[in-house]
Amino acid sequence: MGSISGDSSIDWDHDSSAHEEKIFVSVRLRPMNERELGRNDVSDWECINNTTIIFKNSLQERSMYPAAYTFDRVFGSDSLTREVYEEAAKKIALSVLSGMNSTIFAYGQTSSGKTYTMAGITEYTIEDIYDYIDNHREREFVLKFSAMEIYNESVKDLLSTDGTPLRLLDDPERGTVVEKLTEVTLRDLNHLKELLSISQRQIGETTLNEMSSRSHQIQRLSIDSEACEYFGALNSSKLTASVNFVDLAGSERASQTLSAGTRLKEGCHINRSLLTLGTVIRKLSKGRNGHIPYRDSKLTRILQNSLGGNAKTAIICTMSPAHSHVEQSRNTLLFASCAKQVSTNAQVNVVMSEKALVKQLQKELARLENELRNLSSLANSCDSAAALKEKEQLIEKMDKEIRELTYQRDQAQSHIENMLKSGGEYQASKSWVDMNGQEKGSWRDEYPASEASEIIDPFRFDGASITSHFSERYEGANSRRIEDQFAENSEEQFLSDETSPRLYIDKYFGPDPCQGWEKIGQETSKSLDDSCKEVQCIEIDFTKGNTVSNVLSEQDGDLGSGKDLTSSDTDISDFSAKVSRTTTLTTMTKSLSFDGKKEPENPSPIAEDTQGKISIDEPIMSPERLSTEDDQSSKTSDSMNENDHNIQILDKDHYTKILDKNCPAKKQEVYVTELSEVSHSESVKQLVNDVGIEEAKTTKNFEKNADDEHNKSRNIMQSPSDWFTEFERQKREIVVLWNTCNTPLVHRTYFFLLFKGDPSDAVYLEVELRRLSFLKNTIHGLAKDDHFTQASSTKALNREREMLCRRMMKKYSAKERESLYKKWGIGLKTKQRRLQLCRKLWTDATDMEHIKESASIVAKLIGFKETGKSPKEMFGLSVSTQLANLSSRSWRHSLPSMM
Ligand SMILES: Nc1ncnc2c1ncn2[C@@H]1O[C@H](COP(=O)(O)OP(=O)(O)OP(=O)(O)O)[C@@H](O)[C@H]1O
Repeated sequence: MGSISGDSSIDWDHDSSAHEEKIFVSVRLRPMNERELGRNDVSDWECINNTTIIFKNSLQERSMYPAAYTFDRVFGSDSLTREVYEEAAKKIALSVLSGMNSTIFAYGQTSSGKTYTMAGITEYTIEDIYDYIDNHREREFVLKFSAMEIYNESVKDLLSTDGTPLRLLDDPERGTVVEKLTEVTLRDLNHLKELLSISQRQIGETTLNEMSSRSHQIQRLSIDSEACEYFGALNSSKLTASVNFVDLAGSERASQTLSAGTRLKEGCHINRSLLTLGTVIRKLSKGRNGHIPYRDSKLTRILQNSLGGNAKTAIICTMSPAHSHVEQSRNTLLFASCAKQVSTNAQVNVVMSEKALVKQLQKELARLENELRNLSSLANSCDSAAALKEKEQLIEKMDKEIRELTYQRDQAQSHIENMLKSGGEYQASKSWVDMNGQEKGSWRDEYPASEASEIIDPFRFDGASITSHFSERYEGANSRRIEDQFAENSEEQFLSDETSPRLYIDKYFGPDPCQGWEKIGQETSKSLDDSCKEVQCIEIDFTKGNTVSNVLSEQDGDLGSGKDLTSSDTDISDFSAKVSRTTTLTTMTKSLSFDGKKEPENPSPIAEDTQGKISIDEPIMSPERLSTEDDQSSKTSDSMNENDHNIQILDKDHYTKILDKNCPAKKQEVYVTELSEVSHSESVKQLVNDVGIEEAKTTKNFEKNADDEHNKSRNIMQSPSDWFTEFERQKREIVVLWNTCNTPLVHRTYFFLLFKGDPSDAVYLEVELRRLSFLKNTIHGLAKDDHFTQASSTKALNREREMLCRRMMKKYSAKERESLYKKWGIGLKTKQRRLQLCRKLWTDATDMEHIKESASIVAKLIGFKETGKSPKEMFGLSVSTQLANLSSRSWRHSLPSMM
């Protein structure tokens, strides 16, 4: 038994589109039967290959008819029915399993072997079908069998004992339907075989066939299949199709069959139906144009779907090779040839079962619900998209704000850096003129941190705090490193470096008058950081030689050699002269002799030597000298105790006396004229131009304020008699600024004691006033930042007061302290009386008596008096250095006021 060649032959994907294909036509020759052999009939036909059959006898006949016929397959007399099945029927027959209708015809003359062949093909097919079903348990198959015959143009149900002819009905979908045809659902193969055995049609004995079929028999096996539920719903649709096994009655010649009566009648019907079939085939072979006589016979009407319809069709034409049947054989071959031209359009018949329909509807519902959810999700995503867009806009807005704030921060930082740079240029000129008049680069670039201290100017003290503050906040590590190293090293250098100006002080002025101060600095190095720095930065640039005198030397050209002050002993006097000259130039009031001659009658503390240089005869306006020269000086300090006699403030009369004494009116006029010339000299102008517009801008406020003050001062000081008034005004202003700037008390005391009313003090006043004005402006600019002044300087001040407090016990006796407590309104029994006192020092800038007493106390506490030197003497050179350290820039700042 053959088997279906796997699933390859079955396409479960239900391509329902029609596939046009030709009817498969094959020819089978039966062997010569005994009767034929007995009359020595010859075989006219021979299958020369699988597709070609030739007529091989009479030459005459050969000339009238085709000698060879080609079909899809030809089978010789020795062929087996299985072979015919396998090669000419199986594929088409088993199409029923894939939902396509199919029909296997057996066409041929009577006794040619139609029934013989079809019986075998039906058997093989049903066996293969059941074999296939057995191998495909995933689907459920329902097989139904029906059988009918068309006998004398009547349709009879072969499975019914009732011989009532069946009507043919026309169904719009199914075509011609045999009404009430018995259709038996098969249990199994044997059941089918049983039915096949009983569904026998009318037979009759003819001269050609003892069991001649006198009717057309149609056995129909219908197969419905669908996928089993437990295998899922992949193939939930139901396939329904049927395979028709059609065993036609044999065409016959009445003469040959010698039929008469019933047989003749049967023969007539047979022939008529076969004629119609032939006509249908012929017409179909020529195309579908014109009328197709399906309805001319019940056979063609029932088999309409198989004749050019939607069923796969195979026609097996059987023929006897005997020469005696040559005419019938030719007719068969003619029919076969026509049938070979007919096409059918088979298609898969898919029937939706209710269950499948429900399933499909459920599936469709699920799909629609899914789409609905997708739409809902899409709608939600739209909401999300809107929210996302909103957030993106917010982020963009925030980014914009960040950029704006960053810009503002950078601007602020740039502003601060400019301020610091400006301050730094006051500390150390960005571009200064060296001893040879050559411009040098930035001190930050030129000098390592250890050397940087050498070029720090008087502004270094407070400027250092500011710089440190902002370096910490805004500048990079390198800047902090430099600042920190500077802060750490500078004091140490100041105290121990052999280049310290103190060495020169020792050399030229005897024992270091700052020993006490140095000692204090060593003892309270931490608490006095700020104080030490201030003093340090005053003195430290002394060694640099980058002094105002040098600058003046370069500008003036006739004031000194410009040599390094450390080079020779004579240089110090030269330096001092320059200091005096500088002072004079600045204040325009100093009594000097510019004619190169001494004026013995008016011994001045500053005189020009024989080489035209100016030397210092004695310390300028030392307190001792002041006190001996003018008793009024001591009288002005009546509020001080006896140890404070050297802390005196000169009054106007005292100043006037000194000025008149040292600087006659004529000399003053000469000097003013010379000053004017100097101020307008080309070198000075060039120096002014060197300032640059941008640099001028960065210090615009400072310049404006300072210059305003200076102009005011200059105007007032056009008359020497007004100098003292201006001096006092500036001094009071400085005192107020000290408070504003939280200047360390030591610094205040030092400078306050420095101001003695000598005209040379004017330069100190100016320096300090400018410095404070700068600091005030700077602090004012920083006040909005983080209350720098309160946060930083106030703390330093408190530390300084605590330091001073600790020295109270050592410097003041119990009696003296008690006296101070009473004077300062501090209860004798209150706690921390010393600290209370120190906290009151320098607090009332409007009360000059308070200031004087504060200065006196601080001076005593830090040992100013113990050196035996006056503060001015002690710091005279330092202050000169302070002037000297006025960078070209700071010097230039003073120029506009002189031009
Ligand atoms: N290929 C064959 N090999 C051997 N015997 C065959 C072959 N074909 C037919 N026969 C025999 O020939 C005889 C006639 O065959 P069969 O009845 O099948 O012819 P038929 O075409 O059906 O005739 P009818 O149209 O009259 O019914 C049978 O005895 C059958 O066994």
